[in-house]
Amino acid sequence: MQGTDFSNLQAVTRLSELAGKPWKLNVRGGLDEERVNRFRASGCGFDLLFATQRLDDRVLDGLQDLADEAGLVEQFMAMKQGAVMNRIEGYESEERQVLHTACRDIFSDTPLAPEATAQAREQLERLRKFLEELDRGKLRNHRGERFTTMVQVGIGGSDLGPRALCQALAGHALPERRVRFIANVDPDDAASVLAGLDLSRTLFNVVSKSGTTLETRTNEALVRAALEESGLDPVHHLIAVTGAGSPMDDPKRYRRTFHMFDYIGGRFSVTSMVGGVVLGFMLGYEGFIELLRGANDMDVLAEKPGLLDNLPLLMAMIGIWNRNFLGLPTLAVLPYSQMLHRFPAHLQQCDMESNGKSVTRQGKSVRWKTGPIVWGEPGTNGQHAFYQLLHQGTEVVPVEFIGFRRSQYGHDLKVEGTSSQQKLVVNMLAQAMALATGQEHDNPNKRFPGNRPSTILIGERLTPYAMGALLALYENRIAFQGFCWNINSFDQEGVQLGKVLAGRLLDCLSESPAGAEHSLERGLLKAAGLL
Ligand SMILES: O=P(O)(O)OC[C@H]1O[C@](O)(CO)[C@@H](O)[C@@H]1O
Repeated sequence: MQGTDFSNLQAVTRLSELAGKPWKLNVRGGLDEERVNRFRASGCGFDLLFATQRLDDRVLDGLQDLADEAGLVEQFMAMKQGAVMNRIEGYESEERQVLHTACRDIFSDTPLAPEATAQAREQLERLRKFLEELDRGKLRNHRGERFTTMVQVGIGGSDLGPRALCQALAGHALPERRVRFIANVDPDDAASVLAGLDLSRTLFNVVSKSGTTLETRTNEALVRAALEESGLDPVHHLIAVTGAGSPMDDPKRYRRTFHMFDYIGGRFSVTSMVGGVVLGFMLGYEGFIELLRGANDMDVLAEKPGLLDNLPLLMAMIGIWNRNFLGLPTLAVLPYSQMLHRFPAHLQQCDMESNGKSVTRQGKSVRWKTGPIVWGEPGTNGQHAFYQLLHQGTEVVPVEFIGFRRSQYGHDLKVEGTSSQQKLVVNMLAQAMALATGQEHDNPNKRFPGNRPSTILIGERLTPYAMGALLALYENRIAFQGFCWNINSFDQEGVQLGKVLAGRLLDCLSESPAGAEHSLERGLLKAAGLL
């Protein structure tokens, strides 16, 4: 039932009983061929193998009941149709629709949120024209040369997703197009990126939904200064993506301005112009549309009521089984794809900023666990780093493996009878098996306890379509979990206090009159040797 506290749902009681004796993977018959074939689901080019989770048919039925009772698909449909999902009843809150899905609901004549999709189409048309001007050489630098580089300046949702996806799809980049990113207010970030560039052939894409973010404002000023120092006019090199009406929404200061809207949260904004401009520059317009097609197909899949037909819902419910019923506090997302090496960082924001909450949508304290701590690095690199703890440490860490049967570049060689891609994928499967089955040994130090849960998500090849589908799979999984926990996944009040306190410390350093009143801050600055 929508808006019901998690702990009051009947399915929760039933699942809690089942959690007393979860499926054992590390015993005879705990994991066999029949189980591998039975616990699997597919959609949008991905197969999800979850035989290596600690669940059986009764748990799966219980999770389906939970999804039904909490009305998760109904809530998802309400979100897609423009309900005001970003709110806390009875308290001041953002009171916004949540319509990132409208940005990719562009393939149908009857989109679910027609006004938002019309706005998305308008922005896409602006993007198409802009990219055409770049392709045809209508939009050039002052010497009449083509732009070869785009640097995105932004942070958080205006950086992580676009950066992760650009890196993931580098093998699909148009020739002579490269992209870079500046995010951190650390001046070394901008300095190191700018040092390697021919500024005269670079466009800077300044991205900030609010148009007020300290890091982005500061880095924009650094970029403008660098352009001026090189004798270049910043207006010819800067473009902007910002919320309509934000302080940055000033076409006189930028060569081109694109808009996003208040119903798109920063961490869910990759498929808006926040990711569209830089991804379109890199992949070309059609490449970006393919990415939107993959995301939209996954959004449509997420409308299906049955867990086994709906990958995002299935992953959400497996996550809830591990988090709330087996009591596991973290989640490792381990892509066996070097191209996805920044994807876990994007998921950290998307998941933890969304579901790192402890009040319900009615403003009451939750009495159940919400979002897990999400982390991860690509395999096989991680195997030579932190997997020791995954296999033999005292914490059990559920894992989501992500892999592809074929590499993106297709440059590979058979060494000792197998290709690098085969070695990569085989290692992923081996890890899932080792975590599940473990190993007995006379020597306790060589014993593997096993019974450690994981899922394997495997696709054919990391294309723009697959990347769009993968992105939406995770976005929707996160939204489903938030609905189930009855929290508002779409605001981020927890980031505000640090910003206010940093502002006070800066008041002290800039010797603004307000700084004199902040004695704790002054004391801290002195102790840190900054004042
Ligand atoms: O796009 P903006 O408004 O610059 O915000 C950047 C990021 O800052 C945050 O508000 C957190 O500080 C994120 O939610 C957001 O993605």
